[in-house]
Amino acid sequence: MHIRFDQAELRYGDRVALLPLTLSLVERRIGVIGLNGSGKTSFARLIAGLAKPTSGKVTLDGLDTVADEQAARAKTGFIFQNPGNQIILPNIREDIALGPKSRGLAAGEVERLVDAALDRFGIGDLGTRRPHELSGGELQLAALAAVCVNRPELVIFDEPTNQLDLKNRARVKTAIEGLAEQAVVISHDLDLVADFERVLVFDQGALAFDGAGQAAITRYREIAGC
Ligand SMILES: Nc1ncnc2c1ncn2[C@@H]1O[C@H](COP(=O)(O)OP(=O)(O)OP(=O)(O)O)[C@@H](O)[C@H]1O
Repeated sequence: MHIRFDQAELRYGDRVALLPLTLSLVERRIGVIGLNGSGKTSFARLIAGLAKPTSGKVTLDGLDTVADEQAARAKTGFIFQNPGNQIILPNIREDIALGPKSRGLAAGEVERLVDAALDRFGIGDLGTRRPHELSGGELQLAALAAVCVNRPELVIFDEPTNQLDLKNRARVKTAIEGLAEQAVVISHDLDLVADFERVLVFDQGALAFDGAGQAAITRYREIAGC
């Protein structure tokens, strides 16, 4: 998918979250790194249509995230920093079924899609669990299944390995690596994006570097001074 920022800016009152940005992205794996408050989540929310640019525009394959809001939003799925909060139904199966049901699919087809989504991320045994009965890594995978069942072209992850132990981190990393969909990954876990084709470094609301993973990490270390 072609993600395009055209002088897109995001402000909250007087506070600038993202300075006017012009950018074109087509890579399969796009990393986003930078200090706290540098604008990473703001950038991702603009892509997903969760925030509207205060000026300029953002388009996905030419669809404007404001003028063509519904069609543009259908192209993306967002895994939030605390994925437990986005699982809203009592158990994982019901939550994954929500999207297919809202598309008016027959019950048998919904069940088939839910099974396929659970299997795809290796969590077939977790379908009847409640969200609070899952580990952080399992929650990431459950949220990912619930997002991917709606067939987005792009999945956006906001710090997917935050607070995960090494085992869960490896599980989530593998799931992201194996994803057929395009992915934008915001992360403070630099190893996660080190091999990505393209990594953006944000600093104080501006794009400070745009290039391959290792070079981006070097630039980020310079900005952080460590
Ligand atoms: N809803 C909001 N209202 C006011 N200011 C906001 C809001 N959301 C973000 N900001 C501000 O915009 C700036 C960028 O925030 P953003 O969340 O995009 O940063 P970030 O790089 O994702 O940070 P972190 O790594 O801490 O998640 C920050 O100064 C933040 O305080």
